[in-house]
Amino acid sequence: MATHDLPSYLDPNHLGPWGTYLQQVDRVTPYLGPLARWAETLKRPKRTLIVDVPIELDNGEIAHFEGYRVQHNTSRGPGKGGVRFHQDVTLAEVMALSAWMSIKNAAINLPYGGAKGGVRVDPRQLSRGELERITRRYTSEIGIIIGPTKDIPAPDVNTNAQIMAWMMDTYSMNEGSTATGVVTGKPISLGGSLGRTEATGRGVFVAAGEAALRHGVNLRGSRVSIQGFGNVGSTAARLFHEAGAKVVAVQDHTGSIHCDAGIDIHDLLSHTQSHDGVAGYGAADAVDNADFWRLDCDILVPAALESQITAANAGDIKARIVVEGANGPTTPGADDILTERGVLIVPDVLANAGGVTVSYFEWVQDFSSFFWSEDEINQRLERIMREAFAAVWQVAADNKVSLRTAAFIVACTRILQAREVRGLYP
Ligand SMILES: NC(=O)C1=CN([C@@H]2O[C@H](COP(=O)(O)OP(=O)(O)OC[C@H]3O[C@@H](n4cnc5c(N)ncnc54)[C@H](OP(=O)(O)O)[C@@H]3O)[C@@H](O)[C@H]2O)C=CC1
Ligand SMILES: O=C(O)CCC(=O)C(=O)O
Repeated sequence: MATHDLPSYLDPNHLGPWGTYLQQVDRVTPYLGPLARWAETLKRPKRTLIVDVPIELDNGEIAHFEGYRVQHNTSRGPGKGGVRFHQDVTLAEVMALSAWMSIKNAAINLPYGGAKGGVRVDPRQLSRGELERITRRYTSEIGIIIGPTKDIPAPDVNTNAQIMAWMMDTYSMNEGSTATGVVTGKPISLGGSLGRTEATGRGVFVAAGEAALRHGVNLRGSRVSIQGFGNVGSTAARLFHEAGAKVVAVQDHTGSIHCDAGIDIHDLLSHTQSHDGVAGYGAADAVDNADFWRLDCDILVPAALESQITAANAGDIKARIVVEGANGPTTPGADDILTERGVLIVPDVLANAGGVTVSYFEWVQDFSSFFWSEDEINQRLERIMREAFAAVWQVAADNKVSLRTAAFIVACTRILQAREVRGLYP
């Protein structure tokens, strides 16, 4: 397996996720009052680590992969954010994802800063043994900056509870004591929290309900399109389906499917368990990936990767509400086009905050060695999501800005107040 080509962020013409994030900060700065003098802090990650991850492949070859851990801001608490395994991951992408974690954790008022990690590898090309070796080597390499009170990784794209278990075990072996609090999203047998796997999708569903209520859309009977049928997209799809909404279209890496009468999500889940993805599902029509964005729906949930809704397809979108399950799915240009057309966008830093919220519950449970019931977790999660949504909605109304700028006003104010009161060490 060859090491991958140079990442596209080295091309100065490429407006990637980090460029998107910088524009979002520029848009909020006029609303920060005297705190604006600290705004440059938000444009620089506090700590950036690039690591070489060499492993021996099953065929005896030695392969090298590039890994990253970025701690964007720790003014309000330890770094917190997931780890992504993907062939296209770049340092600039992880910088943006870590920055969105700072904003998200502050917007929802969790006592964390923001961090994110990644390894530039296609996990589908690896055996289970190779995946474990990459995970363990990566964890050892970033072990110098993570820890239960320093920076706490969690799952993201192509990582899951098993990978968190290997990370926890490697960190603990290196430290010489069991440290369950070093990662969240662990298996339940290892101090994981009930409800964490579904938490992000559940939070997306709750945020969609709050938006629908305020934007004149009746969730029951509404038509929903979802891009991404992984952890976030499939859970959200199931909850929409169970609440009486019609999931009319789903897209994943294998293709796009559409059924005007609504897709039976339980049936689709059975299909994806025995196939590569949604492609080939018999009870819906295959549609072209580009046409997915033009399909008629009330609510659109991008739940795959960044920069999927761009100036090129934003004009075609029929939805009245976009609920960002993914991080950074909408470019600033697309944001403007949708907003001008009256489409309500529930931004990622609010809509997908359910995952890190239950990660926080897991971290608290691990520290106290006292575990809550799934009902308690879901109730607390739903309350936090609803209260955060209402607070951001109010700030948007008061300042006549989008929900994204409002979420950034709430978050950046909290982060920069903490920075200011802590002061700078001379
Ligand atoms: N997991 C979590 O708790 C959280 C995740 N998020 C964000 O949600 C998004 C999805 O994450 P998650 O569900 O965990 O990841 P998964 O790896 O579980 O799923 C990713 C999904 O996206 C699909 N996908 C990937 N590339 C494309 C593409 N080019 N076109 C269409 N679909 C594509 C994948 O399809 P296929 O399987 O066919 O490759 C898969 O269905 C990410 O942006 C992540 O950062 C945000 C908050 C928390
Ligand atoms: O659960 C966590 O700590 C982080 C989840 C995450 O990576 C995200 O919200 O994007």
